[in-house]
Parts: sequence; C-alpha cells; structure tokens
Amino acid sequence: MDDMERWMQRLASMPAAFRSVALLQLLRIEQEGAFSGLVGGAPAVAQGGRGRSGAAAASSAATAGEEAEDGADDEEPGGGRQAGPQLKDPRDRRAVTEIVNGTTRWRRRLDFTLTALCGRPLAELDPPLAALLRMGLYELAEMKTPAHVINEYVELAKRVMHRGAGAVANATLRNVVRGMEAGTLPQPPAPAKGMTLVQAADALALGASHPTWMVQGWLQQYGPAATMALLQRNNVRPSFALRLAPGSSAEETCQRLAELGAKARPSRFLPQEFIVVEEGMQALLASGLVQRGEAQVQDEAAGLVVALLDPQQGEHILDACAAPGGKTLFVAARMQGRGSIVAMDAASSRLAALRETVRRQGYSSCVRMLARDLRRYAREAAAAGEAAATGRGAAGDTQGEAAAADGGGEGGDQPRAAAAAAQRQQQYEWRGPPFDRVLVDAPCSGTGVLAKRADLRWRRTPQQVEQLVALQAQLLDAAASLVAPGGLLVYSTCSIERAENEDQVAAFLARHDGVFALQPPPAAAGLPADCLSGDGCLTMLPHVHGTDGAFAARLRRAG
Ligand SMILES: C[S@@+](CC[C@H](N)C(=O)[O-])C[C@H]1O[C@@H](n2cnc3c(N)ncnc32)[C@H](O)[C@@H]1O
Repeated sequence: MDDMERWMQRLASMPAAFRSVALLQLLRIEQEGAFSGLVGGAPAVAQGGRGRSGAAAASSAATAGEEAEDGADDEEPGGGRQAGPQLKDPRDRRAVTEIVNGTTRWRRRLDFTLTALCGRPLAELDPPLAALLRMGLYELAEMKTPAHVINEYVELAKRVMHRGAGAVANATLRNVVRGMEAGTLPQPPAPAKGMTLVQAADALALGASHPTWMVQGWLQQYGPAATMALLQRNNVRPSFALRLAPGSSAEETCQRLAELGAKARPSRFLPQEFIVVEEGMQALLASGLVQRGEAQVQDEAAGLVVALLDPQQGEHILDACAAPGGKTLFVAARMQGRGSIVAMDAASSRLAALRETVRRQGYSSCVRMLARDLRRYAREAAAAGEAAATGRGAAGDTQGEAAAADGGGEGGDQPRAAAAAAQRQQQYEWRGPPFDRVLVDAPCSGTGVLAKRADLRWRRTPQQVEQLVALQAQLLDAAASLVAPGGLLVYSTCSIERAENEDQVAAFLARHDGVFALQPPPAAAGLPADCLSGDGCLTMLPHVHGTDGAFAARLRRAG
C-alpha cells in the first residue's frame, strides 16, 4: 500500500465529519479524476476580500464520475455518491459542497497565496497537507470561519499524516490569519498596460484562478472585456435549469416550487418547457419532482440545441453521441414519442442508464439504444450500401441494426426477445441509415460549463483540445454519410472555443462543398434572435446569456 492509499484509507475510516469528508473528496478528485457535480460559491479572494457568508450553495455534496473525453452536459447536482463516510446533516453536506467546490475552483489562486506564506511550492508538499492548507485558507479567507478552525486543521493533519504536518498546517494558517488582519495577504499582479498578451493572460488567469492558456485563447477570441466577464461568471455559483415533462405548466410549477421554498422562473429562451431555479435546488430535489419524472435537470443551452434540430413527428432521427441522454429525451418529447430515434454512443455503460429512463418516461417504442462508435457504424453502413448495389451480401448488418441492437434486458430468452423485436418492428419502421436528421453532440473541451464543473479547467490541456478537434471532424464526416438527401445534420458542443465550433464547421463545409450548406433555423423553431449568430448558428455564452456555453450549427444536405 502506498502513502496515498494509506492516507485515503485513514480518512475513509474516520467518523464522518465535514472537513475529513471534504479532504477525502479533494484527494479523490486529484488522484482518481472523480469529479463533483457540486454547486459552489464566489469567494472573496477574487473580489477584493468581500466574502460571502459560509452559508453554502444549495446542493448536495454528492460526487459523480465523469469520463475524461466527454464534454460536460446536463450535469445533475446530487448524482451518484461515493463510498466513504456519509454525512447525515444537510448543513454538513452543504459545507462539503462549498469547501470542495471552492477549493477546486480557486486552486491556482489559493496556491499562489500559500506558496508565498509557506515559502515553497505546494507541489513539494504531500498531497493531503497541500489540500488541507487550501481548505484552511478557503475557510478562513472566503467563508470567514473564525480563526479557531485552525485547531481542527492541525488535528486533521496529525491524524491523517503525522505531527510534522500538523506543525506546518499550524504555522501556515496562522500566517494567513495574521496576513488577513494586517491586510498583507499576497495579491497577484493585476494586468497592466504594456503587458504582452501572454503576460496579461497570465495575470488575469492567476487572479481569476484559470489556466493561462485558456485565458490567452479567450483574450484573442473575445477580447479583454468579454474575457473578464466570462472569468467572473465561471467563478460564481451557477443556477440550474429544469426541463418539465410534456404537459406541465412552467408558471404552475414555479408556484408549486415557491411553496416548497425554492425560487424558480420560466426560462427566457424556452418558456414553455424549461424553468430556471434561482434558489432552493436542495428543497426542489428533496421534493421528489425530479425522481417522479415531472422534471429533469437540463441546461437551457442544451434545450436550445434540440430546438435548433427541430425534430418533427414521424421522422427517423440519429442522436449519434447520445449518452447520458438529456437531448435524446427532449427530442422524444418534442416528437411526442412518434417517430424513431436511434440513440448511439461509443460508451455502452453510459447508455445503460438512458435505457432505464427511456422506459420510465414511456418512450421505449420510440427510442432504440445502440452502443457503437459512430465512425465504425458509418463505415459499415457504407460497406452495406456498396454490397447492396453490387448484389453481394453486406459485411455488417447496419440496416435494421437499431432494432436488433437493443436487447433492453430481454437477453437469455431468445425466441421471446425475437418475437418482441418483430412486434416492435411492425409498429415502427426500425431501420438504419439514411436518417432525416442527425445530431452530433460531440465530445468537447466543455469550456462552456466551467461554472458547473469546478475541476474541468485543471483537467483540460491544449493538446486535448487539438485531439478533440480531430475527433470531432471524424465524427462529423461519419455522420454526414448517414444523412438522407435533403436531410439535416446538427453539430453541437458545450465548448466556447472557436476551433471546436466555427472553425470546425467551416472546415467541414470546405470538405463537403456543394453537398452540405449552413442553414439558419426556420422561424417556426422559435429560437430567440439573441441566441443566434449572423449565419444562424446557436451561440450561447455564459457571460452573455447566463446559461451554459454551447454552440450548434444546422447543416442541410443537398436534396
Ligand atoms: C457531450 S457528450 C453527449 C451528451 C448527450 N448528447 C446528452 O445530451 O446527454 C459526448 C458523447 O460522445 C460519446 N462519444 C465519444 N466518441 C464517440 C464515438 N466515436 N462514437 C459515438 N459516440 C462517441 C461519448 O461517450 C459521450 O457520451
């Protein structure tokens, strides 16, 4: 057993207390990439020392795993829980949320202060000690917890590690308190005239606790004023939106939520179908509204992607990167369950949960799950098409595959399963390509959702963005071959990077010149004008629209 395992085991076996639980979560995020769909707060370090109170954001302290390559979409606060000490008191769970989220989001800025105070880079300290110091600084400076909390951190350091760690925690955190009292806590340099782009990006990035490369890209793409607004937006507690089940009234739901102590309003962008919860998410989750299927957590920007797709009843639709399935379900709702949707994803484990939700929401006869790499599926479809044209048998069985692929828990009893599949096939014409509409909600950097994904800014690298751009191009080309003549291809991301959005679409159009063309949405799709760019692409920016960032383009195939 290595040191890290030992420290984590000690923490996991301690009686549940919110600081030890928070420390364990922070170590898991660092070690295992386990991420938190946590709702956090805006700390005062970045606001000239004006702290919010310790009353933490309304959310659970649950953590949810996330696959590294995915763009972040439709994050559900209060997702899966991890093994380890469980806290019963909601106030303790909120404190964990606040500390883990804030410490993760503000890590770079906290490290700057702590490095100056303890005289060496935090990377040289053992991970639990570094995490404890960040937590301590965050509590003292941002949550305004009184100085006696230092004793808690010293004891925790001794129990998890050794006496020496306790001594470092004591000395450093007492320096923090002295610095706060004297107004001498180290401040990062402000951006100034005459700085190069990289220097300005570095100063801004340090002050707002983001990676420099990200900020540099935004300065070039959006300019200084918008970049500063975006940085600020990424560091405040995000609001969450809910998509209501078909038939529910947004106004009535908001009234019901007010009675439960939550504050909600109909969405400005999709007022019939979405509401925005401004306060009381915890009360809302506790009310069972989501569990009963009356609403589901989904950002308005994700909803607008489906509005741009504008699915029609009776159509045959491919949702090519479907998991976890938020958009698939909205497409099914918009089609009132009439038509056929193939929900494909390369990650079969992520499709499993969607299958269950599809069943619960009554869309089983309309949605089929298909665990498949889109690129392979398109290759097989092309081979099958060629074989059909030359009269030879096809290598793969893409035609009709959607019906066959969805075992849906019927495995084992083959004759019954076959009969059920045949019956379904009679009811709906399950088939493979071509599709009337194809949605490629591509894996992306997720830079549009940094407010909700506190750790994402630290996990992304410029190299990853390059790899994602290459993958997105492959997925787009694969999807293009599956669109029926005259059909529609919608490409979307939850990134705000030009390389993944506008440039990606421009390169696609150049490769498919004369076959695909950009097409603005029809007025009947009901997209507000301020969500669309000049060429009709959906362009949602967190600091402009107050939603997740998202991009989507409608690409019409020639008839
Ligand atoms: C941004 S997420 C999709 C979110 C989803 N549309 C929703 O609204 O819930 C991107 C998805 O693409 C999937 N993916 C990545 N590479 C793929 C491939 N080659 N073929 C199909 N799906 C892929 C990932 O597994 C991931 O689930």
